[in-house]
Amino acid sequence: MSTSNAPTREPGQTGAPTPGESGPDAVAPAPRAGDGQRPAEGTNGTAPGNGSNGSSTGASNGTARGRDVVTEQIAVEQAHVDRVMSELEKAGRRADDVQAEGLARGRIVKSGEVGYEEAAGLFERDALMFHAAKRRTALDTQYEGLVFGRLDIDHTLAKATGAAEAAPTELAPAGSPEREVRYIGRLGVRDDDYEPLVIDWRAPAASPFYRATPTQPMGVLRRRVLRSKGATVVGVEDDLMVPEAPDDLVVVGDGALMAALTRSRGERMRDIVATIQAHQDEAIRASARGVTEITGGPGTGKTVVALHRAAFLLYSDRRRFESGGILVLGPSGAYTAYIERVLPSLGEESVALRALGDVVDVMHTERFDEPAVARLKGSVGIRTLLGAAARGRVPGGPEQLRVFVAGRAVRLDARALDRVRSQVLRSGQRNVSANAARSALGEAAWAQVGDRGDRDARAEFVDKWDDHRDVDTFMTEWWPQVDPREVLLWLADADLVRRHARGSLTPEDAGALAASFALALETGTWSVADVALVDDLAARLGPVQEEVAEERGFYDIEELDDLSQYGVTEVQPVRRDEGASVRVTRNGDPRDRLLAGRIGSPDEYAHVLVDEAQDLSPMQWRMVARRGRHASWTVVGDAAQASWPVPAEAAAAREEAFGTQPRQSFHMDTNYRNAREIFDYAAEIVRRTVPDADIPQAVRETGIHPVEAPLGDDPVATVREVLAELLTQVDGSIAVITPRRHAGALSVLAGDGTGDAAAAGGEPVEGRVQVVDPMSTKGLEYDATVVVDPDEIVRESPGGVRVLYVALTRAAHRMTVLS
Ligand SMILES: Nc1ncnc2c1ncn2[C@@H]1O[C@H](COP(=O)(O)OP(=O)(O)OP(=O)(O)O)[C@@H](O)[C@H]1O
Repeated sequence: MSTSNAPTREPGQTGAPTPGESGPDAVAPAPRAGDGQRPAEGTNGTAPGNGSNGSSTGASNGTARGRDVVTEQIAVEQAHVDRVMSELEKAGRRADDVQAEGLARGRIVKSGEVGYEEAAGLFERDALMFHAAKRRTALDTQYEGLVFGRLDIDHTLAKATGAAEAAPTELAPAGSPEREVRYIGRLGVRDDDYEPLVIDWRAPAASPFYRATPTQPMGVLRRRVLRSKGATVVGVEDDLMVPEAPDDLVVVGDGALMAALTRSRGERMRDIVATIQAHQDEAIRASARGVTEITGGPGTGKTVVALHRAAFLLYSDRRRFESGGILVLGPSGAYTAYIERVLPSLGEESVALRALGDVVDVMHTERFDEPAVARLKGSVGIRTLLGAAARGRVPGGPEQLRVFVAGRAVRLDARALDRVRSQVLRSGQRNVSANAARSALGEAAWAQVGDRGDRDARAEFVDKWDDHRDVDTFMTEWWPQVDPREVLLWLADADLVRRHARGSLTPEDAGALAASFALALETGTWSVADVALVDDLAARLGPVQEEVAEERGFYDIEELDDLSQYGVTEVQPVRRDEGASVRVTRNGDPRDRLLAGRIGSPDEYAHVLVDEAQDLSPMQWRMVARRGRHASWTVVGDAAQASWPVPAEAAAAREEAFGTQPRQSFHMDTNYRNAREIFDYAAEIVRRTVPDADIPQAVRETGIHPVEAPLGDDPVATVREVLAELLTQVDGSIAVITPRRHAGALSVLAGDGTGDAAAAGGEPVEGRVQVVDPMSTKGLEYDATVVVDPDEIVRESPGGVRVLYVALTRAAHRMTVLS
């Protein structure tokens, strides 16, 4: 039995047991020093066993003896961490030597060139250690401890409880071969004898750390979470998996999960590798095949679980996922900035993070259209317009061809040219069909001027046609390489939109669309919805043939020079700054900003992870599908938070993206983010409009209810006053979530709190106050929020009350709603 009077807890008390196992987690121990949450923020929930266990003392208010025991236990763990660090250092030096030697040999072999073959020939262990050593510094200095977990295992227990039976009466004594200690960390480390010092959290041997429960202990007696700053252990938190701890095992702490949840939120999401819950672990380690769907309400850990899943996939099949690539797609740049540290903290750097406004290379935008326009652009109905524009005439291009070839006068009018264009585009993409178009035009010309049966004359005509300079000149204007973004800009012309839409749009909608493209031309910025349209057009037009265009341009100039010797008075050079060939970028010009860079073929990935999937429009699903044609998928979402208003149409596009791949789904039903008081407030509001919303159970109770107050006549003064108080109440980030109507005025408040107290975990939060629109808060969270003018948020948002629901579920600890 535990001989210590250190704080002890009942078996399996994790702070937040898996729902359904020990009931929802109405667990809220008192905040503890170093948790970052100020004592005034105190939680008032009761932990099962915390207090019900007569011997419990609690680490923060424990006796001197209790503190001694914690200190002793920390020292024990520190000794192991020190050993790991010194092993890594040794390995690092050794790996550097081997690498240097390998490179040197490579140089000799490759006569002057740096070759990596020798380095790649490191035998496996050294290669592993090499990478481990390289990653160590980053993991150790930037994140929370390389080694974060320890399992004390009794293999007799594992054998006896294979069928979930009660623990055997006799546990193996300390030091017996049945007993094993396993350390779990962000990566695996072995000693000189190849014995594991730390097991990578993703390895099968680490799985009991996440899966063991008192009813299925999987051989685990005690699970311990180590809390560290860099390489220094600063705390331990234990969970006991058997009714009573063996004599040699001390059990301390209040539960790692609660400690993690009550901490302040910084600017970046943290990994949860030390406190992954069993139901989350199932989703993380689920098969890589097919489509994995993760659903659940706000704050249920869907995003963080999906990111750990990405790290797990890289670990389990590195060859496939590192070379094939993993794409993580989120709603906004703010979101990608928020999550960008999670994967590196798990030792993974090779994942592509993109926001919906950044999916097409060279386009980067955060601007949203008005809801009505966004809806037009997101719906597949827009494809009629895009198809017609992609197949249509190039505005400003020649309307007839007049040319003298092989002694014959050719004259093709607009209708003849249209016929040829349609015929060619029926079987090929525009940008790769210039040669086919020229030949088809030659056929049409011959049909007009030649004798059908005269094969020789035809051959001569075709020969001349193929080399004819006037035909060259005509082709550059009639069939230029077309950048998909230019096609979209053609649509700033409302008449053209109406003509191409062929009744698929009302005149008002056509006008609104054209106006949105005119706005792009005026501001030099695309909207997020435009990106999917450009991608659709790019697929229709085919890749711009840059090299060919440049080469031809070069010859064009030579030939034009030549021509001038023959008395040609006027030449029409290719418009180089507008055409697809050499683009001159003048930063000040909005049009040039819109067309900067060159769009290539879409990158394809082996795995695509889509977060906030409920927000993707059908056109965005099609865009993402082009990147995942051979991919497996992880798709994360919550319908009740949707901003896309026509879910059925999006569902169809999404099904098309997934094809017939097998599906598996996981549902998360515990809210780890919001204090229960805050979440109840939000849930009550969403239920009124969305009765079938997926409502999770909030795990933490604080006793602090959201505050409602009037916005008043001077919103800036009101919000400033609220902020002044919140800045003293929470340590981390604060967001003022405002509809557009007040955004301009309130923006003066952004950055307040600069240089203020550091957020917990020692992370400074630069300018703690952000002023954000509701859509940009998707996927994010803050210590506190001020939600401004909720009615207006509902009115202005494409998703109405669902977007308000997003705004109301961003705060971890405190929320003020100003109506
Ligand atoms: N096992 C865990 N241990 C510690 N923290 C956790 C755990 N699971 C989730 N969290 C925390 O809960 C918060 C919410 O997680 P996350 O943002 O992934 O939720 P979500 O379901 O994607 O939310 P939303 O749908 O509202 O965007 C984060 O701070 C996350 O770190």
